[in-house]
Formats: sequence, structure tokens, C-alpha cells
Amino acid sequence: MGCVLLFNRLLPFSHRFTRTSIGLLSLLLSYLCYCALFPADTIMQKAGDLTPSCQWVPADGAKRRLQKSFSCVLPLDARPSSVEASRLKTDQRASSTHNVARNDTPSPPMGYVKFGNKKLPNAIIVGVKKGGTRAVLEFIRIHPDVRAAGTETHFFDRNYDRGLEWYRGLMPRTLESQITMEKTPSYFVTKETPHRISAMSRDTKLIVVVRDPVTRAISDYTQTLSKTPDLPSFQELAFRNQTLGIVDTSWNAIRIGLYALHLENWLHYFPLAQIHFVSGERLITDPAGELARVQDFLGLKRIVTDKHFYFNRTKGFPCLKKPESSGSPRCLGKSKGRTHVQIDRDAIEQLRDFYRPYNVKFYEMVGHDFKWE
Ligand SMILES: Nc1ncnc2c1ncn2[C@@H]1O[C@H](COP(=O)(O)OS(=O)(=O)O)[C@@H](OP(=O)(O)O)[C@H]1O
Repeated sequence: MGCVLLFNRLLPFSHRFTRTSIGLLSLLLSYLCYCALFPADTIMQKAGDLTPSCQWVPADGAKRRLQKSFSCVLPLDARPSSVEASRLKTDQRASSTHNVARNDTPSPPMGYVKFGNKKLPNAIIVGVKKGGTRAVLEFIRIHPDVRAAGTETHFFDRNYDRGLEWYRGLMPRTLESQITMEKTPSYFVTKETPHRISAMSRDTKLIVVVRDPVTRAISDYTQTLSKTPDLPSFQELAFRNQTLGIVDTSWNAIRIGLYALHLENWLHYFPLAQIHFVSGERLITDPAGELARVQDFLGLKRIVTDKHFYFNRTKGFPCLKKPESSGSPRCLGKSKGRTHVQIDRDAIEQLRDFYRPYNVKFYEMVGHDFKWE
């Protein structure tokens, strides 16, 4: 400060005047460059932008408008839970201090900054339909190091032609330390999927939630019936000839349960160690135990524990406890944990006999007895 005063005294007035002019001129030039480089709409999200990639911003002050546009578009499962909300706040703090953004697009210097990058998934829940895949995804995404696409992408079975960049666009933004996940249960039974996932990355970790194939088939049928009330009976679809006990393996609800056959296809592309099997039954009786194994498999610290769950008697299933920060207890939606259609005992016994050799083979392949009897 002293130096500046001394310098000012020593300099003649005209010099100071020139120096001030140069200073003002350079300030003006910097401002003009800034406006040219970052026009308003690269900083402020357009009000009409309804793409799912719109950034979620915590509701404080002027940012509330953006949150509104987000919640209008995304399905409930895709919205960040209040746990995720507080996590995102932490993420944002972390990335602003470390200046993490190694983005595909240049980061805006201020305003509504998007943090992290959209990455291709490191781990995918590939099946099985009606196994409990939604429960696993919703439970694991409580973990601060996991972020997940809310909806099923069906990239590797129905949307493969759209390309990997389309797929990446569906993913949430993550920091370097966070794992990206998605779940699409039909992958497990789609022939092309293992090859396609391994072409994306041979390091992708795979999770399969398996459940007694007979119960799974009934659950599958119950779901289809809820959408198509004039469906033929379960027995009519499950058997070519029920008297002779000939099962119709072309019916998807039956075919999906032939786990050993589908797994064989996956093992051509992935080592068994890269596939983790969750027991759909234990997921209901001991969610914390199953989640501990999932976290170990993903190389995560065991943060999701029994403290996060309570058994909801009305629903008859484990639900998520009220997070510490805010929000309310969360159970999965009505389509999860439905009352099943009643199927006669004989048909069930016939299906048990049918699946037994496939189940035994599956237990041998994965080295675990799931005890579906
Ligand atoms: N905590 C909790 N809450 C509710 N439901 C739970 C839970 N854990 C596992 N399940 C079982 O998940 C079954 C649905 O499986 P998916 O999520 O894989 O179904 S889907 O393929 O995505 O349609 C669903 O099947 P149904 O009972 O036949 O409806 C449930 O049994």
C-alpha cells in the first residue's frame, strides 16, 4: 500500500491519467471478450429445455425455476431423493473447490454450472425381470458414490442403433469418484447384449437379481394381466399340454427363468467373477445383507446398512427410512410387491419339476444354492 502511494506521488499527473485510461480500456475489452465467449444462453438454461439431461439444482433462491422444469419432466424414480439432494450439494461443493469438471464442453465461468460428466455405466443391473431389480437400484443409489439413470434405457436390446453417445446422454452427471449405474432387466435374456456390453467395456460389472423362477413367472404373468385383463389363464400359457406336463418354453414368462441357459451366453464374454448374483428372496428378508454384498462387489465402502431400512407391514416389504436431512420414508411403487394371481398347486408342482434341473445347473455354475424348492 505504501509503495502504491509513493509511486502515485512520484508520477506526474499526466502519467497517472494515461495509466487510468489504459486500465479502464482493458477492463472494457475483457468485458467485451467475455460477452462474445459466453452468450447468455450458455450460462442460463433455457426455460423451455425439457430434455432429461436438464440439470437438477437444489431449490434455493433464484435456482428454484430450474428445479421446477426438472421435476415436470423426469419420472419419480429419476428424481434425486432427498439423500441424493444433500449429496449433490456436497458434490457441488467438492467440485467447486477442486475444480473437477473435466467436461466434454467448456465449463461456464459462473451462473448455473453443471458439475461432473456423463459417463458410460461402470455397473449394470442386467436382470432378471421381476427379480427385484428396482429395489436393488433404489437401495444402492443411496450410496454417495453411486449415481444411476432413473429409467430403464433398453440401450443394448432396443436402442443399440442410437449409439453410445445417445446412451451416455441418458446417464446422470458424476464426479470422478462416483460409479454410474443403470438397470434394464431384459438384458439378461437378450442374446446380443453380453457381446454389446463387452464391446462397450470388458470391465463393466454386472448384477443379476435372481428369484425362484416359478414365483418369477407368476409375478410376470400378474403384471401382464394387470395391463391386459382378457389374457388367457396362466396354465393355458405355461403348458403346451398340462396333462402330459409339457411346458411351453416359448412363452417369455417361462423362458426367462431358464437362468443357466442365459448365463452360458454371458460367460462367453464375461468371467463369472465379474457377475454378481443377488438373491431376490433375501433382498426382501435381509436387504442390508444383500446390499452389503453388492457394495463389496462394486468396491464401495459399506455405507448402506440396516439403518437405512425398516419393514413396512402394510406393504409387506422393506422400505427406506426417512433420510436424516429431510423427506419421508420411501417404499417402492404399487407395481412392486403386488398380490399374485392364485395358481393351482398341481401347476406349480409341475413347473417346479420342470425348472429343477435348470436350477441345479445354475447353482453349480454360480457356486451358490438359492434353495428354490
Ligand atoms: N423392498 C421391496 N419393495 C417392493 N418389492 C420388492 C422389494 N424387494 C424386492 N421386491 C420385489 O421386486 C419385484 C419386482 O421386481 P423388478 O423391480 O425387477 O420388476 S421389473 O422387472 O422392473 O418390472 C416385486 O415382485 P412382485 O412381488 O411380484 O410384485 C417384489 O417382490
